Parts: sequence; C-alpha cells; structure tokens
Amino acid sequence: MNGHGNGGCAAAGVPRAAFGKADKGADFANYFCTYAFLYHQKEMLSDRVRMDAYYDSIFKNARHFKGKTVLDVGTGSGILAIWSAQAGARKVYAVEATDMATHARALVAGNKMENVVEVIEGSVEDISLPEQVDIIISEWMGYFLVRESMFDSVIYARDKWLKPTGMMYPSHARMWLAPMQTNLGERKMQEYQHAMDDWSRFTQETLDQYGVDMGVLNTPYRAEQQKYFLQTSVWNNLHPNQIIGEPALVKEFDCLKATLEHTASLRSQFRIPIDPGNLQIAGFAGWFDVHFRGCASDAADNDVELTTAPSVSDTTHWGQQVFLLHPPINTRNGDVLVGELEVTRSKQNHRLMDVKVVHNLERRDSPPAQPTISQFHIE
Ligand SMILES: C[S@@+](CC[C@H](N)C(=O)[O-])C[C@H]1O[C@@H](n2cnc3c(N)ncnc32)[C@H](O)[C@@H]1O
Repeated sequence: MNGHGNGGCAAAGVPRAAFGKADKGADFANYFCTYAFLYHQKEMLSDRVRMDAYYDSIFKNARHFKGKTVLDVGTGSGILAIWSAQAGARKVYAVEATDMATHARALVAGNKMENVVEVIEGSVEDISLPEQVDIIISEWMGYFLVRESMFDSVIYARDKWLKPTGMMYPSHARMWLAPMQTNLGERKMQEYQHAMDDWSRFTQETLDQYGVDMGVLNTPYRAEQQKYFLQTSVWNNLHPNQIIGEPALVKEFDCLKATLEHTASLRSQFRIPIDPGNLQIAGFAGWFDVHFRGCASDAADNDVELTTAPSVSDTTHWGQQVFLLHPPINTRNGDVLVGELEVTRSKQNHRLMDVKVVHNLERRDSPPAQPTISQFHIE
C-alpha cells in the first residue's frame, strides 16, 4: 500500500451503491478511489522488495497453505490470492472493495485459478463468507505502517472470520523511529517563506486593485502554510548514513492479538544516543517492517521479513516518513535524545495521522533542558 490513497477522485467508477452511510461515500471518494486504477496496483506490483517478501513468505512456507482456506483482505489485483492458490490452498476468498475486483476476477481466470479463488467485491466489513478460514493474508501497511488505517479492517476480518487456530500473514509488524540528518528542512523553510512572501504581495495587490484588506486572514494563512510546509511529514528514501542514532523500536504488533484500541492511538518512549561526530539532528525518520512467522503452534519454516528501513539497494515505494525539525537541534558528542512519540488519528480523516514528539537532549554535566513539543501530520 502507498500514500496515493488520498488524492480524491470521486468519479473513479467506484461502486458507491454498496455503501449506505455517508462516511463510507466520503471514504471511497478520498481513499479507495485510487485503488480502483490498474496503474496504481501496478505501482505496488512493481515494488520488488514488497513482492519478493510476500512471494517468499507464501512459497517458502507453502506447507501452511496446502489444503487450507485463505482470506485475502483487500486483494487488489488478486496477486496474493493467486499465489496462495498456487501454493496449494483449497479455497481462497479474495475480497476487494473497489471495481478492481473485476480485474482480479479476470486475472484469476487468466491464471486458471477460478476453481480455487473466489473474488468477492465489497468491503470486508460488509461481506459474508460461508466458512471460517485458516489464514488471513493482507497487504495493509501504509506510510509509517499505520497511515490509511487499513489494519483496522484486517483486525475486523480476523475477529469475524479467522478460526481460533488460524494464522495471520504477516504475523507481526513493527514501527521504528530514528534521529536523522538532511538538508530537506532548509528547503522546506525556503518554500514556506516564499509562500508567505507571495501572500504579502497578493494581499497588497488585492487592497490596491480591489479595495479589500485581506490582512485579517494573515494568521490562518500562515497556520495553513506552516502545517503544509513545516509540519507535514515528507516521503523520502533515505540513505542509511543519514540515520545518526540506533533506531528505536516504538511499536510492535502481534497481528493475532492487536485490537482496534491498540491501533487508534500509539504512545512510546525512546532513548537514543546520538552517534559521535554529528552536529545536528535535522529531524526524525519513521518506517516499519513486517514479519511472516506463522503462529506459536505452527511456526513458519522460513521467517520472512519485509523492511522499509533506509537502504541503498532495497528501497520500497513506502520509503520513510521524515519529520523535520525547525530549527534543527544542535548536538555534541555524548548527547542522548530522549522523548515520547504519540501517533493518533487525524480528527478530519481517520486514515491520516497526527504525530507528536516530545523530545529533549540529555547532556553530560548539564541540567535537563525543557522538553520541546513537535507536532507533525502524515497526510
Ligand atoms: C495495498 S493494496 C494491496 C493489493 C494487493 N493485495 C497486493 O498486495 O497487491 C490494498 C487493497 O485493499 C483494498 N481494501 C482496503 N480496505 C478494504 C476493505 N475494508 N475491504 C476490502 N478491500 C479493502 C484496497 O481497495 C486495495 O485494493
């Protein structure tokens, strides 16, 4: 999954009739719509790190799939359902909320799997299955893992359709946070200042030419632009040497046990010694990994990892989320970054996230400084 799910394209041929409630209509317009396009599915299907991890997780653990029933939550093009069938599943229910279900059905038939894979068009929260399943497979991860909130749908499906002995693919998910260096912050600050200069020119012109003083809107305009340029996280594929301290594990989910309460609001403390020789912390980088370990009573033969950590060669379409500090923090050798991360749903859109980092530098021979509160948004 990636972050293009909020482009807003209500006319994407999405089956609105299936959704009675207004908020579902808005969700379709804002979120699901892009998934109805093949070009978007192709983007995910072209991510080799993602594809190899899911492929290996299934075929290197084919024993888990042989003769089993599988539910693919959000099948998209149908790729995971087809692989599950090729690995020997007896029956695969491939559920997809958008019109992409039509293409998935064609792909399943084109690959002669229609006797095993049944594509069901609808939201997994609304559909009905004739039986409970042995495995739930899904690619539900968004930026910094939780953006898009699709894990909620997987949890819902698990609680309704997974046998008590069943297992989740992936089985575990983790979120990581690390201090980093970059000059992206300066660029964003310049862009912000440019936008504010442009606003000044615009308000002056409006007054001169049209006799209306826009000055009363200066403050909300500044707030809007600050949020956009300075507080919205930036997608980036970072080089590993931009990370300047041991990444902190800020959250781990056991996909068999996670609840909606766990995903609604995450809070975690971190303590990261800054690598010697670094003069500034320009921001924080956030990413995730998932593992395919089977379950306690039937561990995977091969524990496959899909990581979106900074990498030179194994980059993913998820990249990392960069939370820029304005201004950056000056550091000295021996400094330790301590703090707390809080990730909550945006009030305007439950698929977007608000991120709060309360941070401080512990410095040898210095009294503790007041913590700084930095607010960010994952849009
Ligand atoms: C990241 S894509 C993954 C597609 C495919 N499984 C793959 O791995 O290439 C997630 C898909 O899940 C679908 N989806 C998201 N939430 C869903 C829900 N609640 N019910 C059914 N489908 C959903 C989206 O429309 C999208 O096609």
